This record gives sequence, structure tokens and C-alpha cells, in this order.
Amino acid sequence: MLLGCIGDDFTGSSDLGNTLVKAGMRVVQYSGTPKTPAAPDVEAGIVALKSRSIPVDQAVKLSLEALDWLKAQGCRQFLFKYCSTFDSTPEGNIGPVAEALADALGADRVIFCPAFPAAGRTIYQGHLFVGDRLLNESGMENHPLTPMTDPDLRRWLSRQTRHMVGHIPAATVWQGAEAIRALLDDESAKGRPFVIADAIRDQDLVALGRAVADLPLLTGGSGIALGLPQNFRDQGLLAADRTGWQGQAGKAAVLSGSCSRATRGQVAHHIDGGSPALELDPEAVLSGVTTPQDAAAWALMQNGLPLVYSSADPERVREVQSRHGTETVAARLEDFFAETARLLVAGGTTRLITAGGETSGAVVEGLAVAQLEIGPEIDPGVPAVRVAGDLVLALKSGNFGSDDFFAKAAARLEGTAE
Ligand SMILES: Nc1ncnc2c1ncn2[C@@H]1O[C@H](COP(=O)(O)OP(=O)(O)O)[C@@H](O)[C@H]1O
Ligand SMILES: O=C(O)[C@@H](O)C(=O)COP(=O)(O)O
Repeated sequence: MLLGCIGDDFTGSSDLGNTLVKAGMRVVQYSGTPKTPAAPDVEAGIVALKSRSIPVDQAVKLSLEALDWLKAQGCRQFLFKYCSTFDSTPEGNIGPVAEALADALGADRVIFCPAFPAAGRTIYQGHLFVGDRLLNESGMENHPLTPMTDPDLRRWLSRQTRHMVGHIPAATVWQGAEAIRALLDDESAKGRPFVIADAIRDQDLVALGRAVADLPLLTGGSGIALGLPQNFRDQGLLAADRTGWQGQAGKAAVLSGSCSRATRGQVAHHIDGGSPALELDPEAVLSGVTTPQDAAAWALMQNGLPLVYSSADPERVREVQSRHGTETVAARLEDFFAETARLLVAGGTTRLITAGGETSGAVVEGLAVAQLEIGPEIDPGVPAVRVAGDLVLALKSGNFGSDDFFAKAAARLEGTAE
């Protein structure tokens, strides 16, 4: 294994896998830190954690365990993958996890770059944009778990770390790898080992990737990995042949616990198109009036692509959170989706589409899926993935995917869409 990656959620990890596979690496995504060694032909290993929204000390512990395992697999470089919208709170977990990894690796120059231009996430003057809106006006300010209320990543990261935070402006990035390296050295010498890097185009990310070829640790969204495979290829370290993707026939279903804007659009599109949909009322889930057995039985009876969703607008999310507590609602809904997924698979479902990072993590953990083989892209940032046996999944990040994503993913998982 050459590149060792630690993802702070499951959809984000498959997003990273998608980038690396497209650039020609053999990638396996692991659910948590494996207990056994990786297969010898894996070139990039991604340990997917569900560490984005857990207490800081636990996130650090899990990340360090993942690092130890990746080191033992012989990795030469390490990548900490977080969300392209920098999902975190003023306490963490991006800063503290990066600090722990940097300390463990002796890294004194660490890039932070969540940019993902293909999905509309760009960074300029240290500020993160989603499309043409600043992060705090993009809908992310209403995220149920990690509301992003400050678009200045230098300021936001500073709140999460003891380090001073530096900056690599676009003007330097455009000068290329050498200029980037020089500024990184300079920032580090001035006591700013953590730097936010601007990037507004894929080629900026490639330049950043080139610049950090010799550094032990980098951090960012999936975009920061764009240039890394070429670094390994240049050293003659990548195998040339690739195995093809096989689609999977059988029943399909969609589970959506994402309340993000893009997902809500996809849910509306699905319903408007006349496809079967079952809305979960969180109150009914919390009180046990609606059970996973009800949801799975309903889905298994449907013709067409069934959708079970709790996705709701910010006002309704806030209402139920204020009544029962954010963590309780999240945990109960995630457990509900995990159990529903288990019942769906037991009932013969072979193609499962999940929307939402936390939701997808709960489902994958609930299904006790140990590892995922990354397949072809469905939409930017979302690949089809195969579990051993006859189960295939699409783990969709909340804000990714076109309006018709659910139907598109079902077709791609079946191998019937180009
Ligand atoms: N109607 C709802 N009210 C409150 N919380 C919800 C509702 N539906 C889902 N949630 C919770 O909100 C969180 C959404 O996070 P996630 O699944 O990561 O989606 P995204 O990828 O859009 O961020 C989950 O913990 C989920 O259980
Ligand atoms: O970088 C991204 O935007 C995604 O890969 C990701 O991490 C999204 O997380 P969720 O929105 O929680 O699915």
C-alpha cells in the first residue's frame, strides 16, 4: 500500500476512493480499522471512520489507530479526508485529528484544502465557496450536526488547533509546485505549520498535490488527492492493469437521512416523478410507532424504486431537535436506517442507495460490511461500490448528486447506465 487515507465519514471516503480510482489507483475502502493485513495489490487504502461528529478524544483515538494500521501496511504518505464543506464545530474534529496525525508523523508542514471544484467547492482568499455563495450562506449554516457559520477557513481552523494557521493564496498556487513548497517552508519557519490552501480549479489541486509529494501528511477533501496518483506513477509504483466493474441485478432501495439541500431536491424529484416514497416522522420513530420492520416491509412490497426518508427542511429539523436533543434524534434515526438496511438485505435487496454521511456510516456499520471495492462514478464524488457477495451500494454525500440521482444510481449499480 502506497497511500494511506483516513476518512472522517463513509460517503466522504468513497468520494475520495472515486478520485483515486479515476486517476488509476487500486483502492479499497475499509469500514473502520481492519484487524488483518490488506491484500497485497491495494495501492491506496482508505480507513473510513465515523468520526466527524463524535467527541474529539474519540475521533483522535480512532484516527491514530487507523494511522498505525496504515503505517503497518507500508504506506509512504497519509491523507486525512474531511468534508469539502469543512464540516466541523469550533471544537473539532478536523484540527485536533490533524494535530494528532501530524505529531505522530513528525509533520511540520500540513496543507488543509477541502476544495472540490467539480462539486462547486472552491477556496479563494482563505474563504470557502459553495457555488457562488460563501459557505455560511450555502445551506451549510443549517446542517443538523455541524452548522458552518464562518466561511473563513483560517479563522475556523484556528479555533480548533493550538497551531497558528497560515495561508497559501491562489496567486502562489498558480505559480506551481515550487512556489507552493517555498511558501510552505516559509509559513512553517514562521510558526504556522497548518496552512489553508486556495484552490479554484482542478489544476490548482494537481499543483498542490505535486508540491506535497514528499510530505508525510496532507489533509483535505477528495480534490486534494487529484494529483497524488501521478506522483506514485512517476516513481513507477503503480500497476498498469485494472479490473472491470460488474453490475448487480436484483431489488433496489433508497434510504435517506440527509437533510442537505441537494438531497431534499432529489427526494422531491423522486416523489414528483411518481416513484414510491415513505416519509419517516422522527416523532414516530422515537416513540416506536414506526419500526424498521414497517419500513422494510413497505419497501420490499413496492414496484419501482422505493425511497424511505427522514430528510426534512431546517425548520422541522430544529423543531424535533429542540424537543428531544440533537444527538438523540440523530442516533435514533441512524439506528432506524441501519436496521431497515439489514432487513432489506435479508429480504433480497442487492442494490442499496444511502443518502447522508452519518446515515451511510450507520448503514454500512449496521450491515457489518468490512470493505468496499470502489467502482465507476455515478455523479461527481459518488462512486458505485461493491461489497463481497452480491451487494452493491451507492453512498451519497448529502450535498452531492443531480436531481435524478436516485434513479441514476439504481441503474448504474445494475450496470445498465452509462
Ligand atoms: N427529520 C430529521 N430531523 C432531525 N434530524 C434528522 C432528520 N433526518 C435525519 N436527521 C439526522 O441528521 C443527520 C444528517 O446527517 P447525514 O446523514 O450526515 O447527512 P448529510 O450528508 O446531508 O450531512 C443524521 O444524523 C440524521 O440521523
Ligand atoms: O467532501 C465531501 O463533500 C464529501 O465527500 C463528504 O465528506 C460529504 O459528507 P456528507 O455531506 O456528510 O455526506
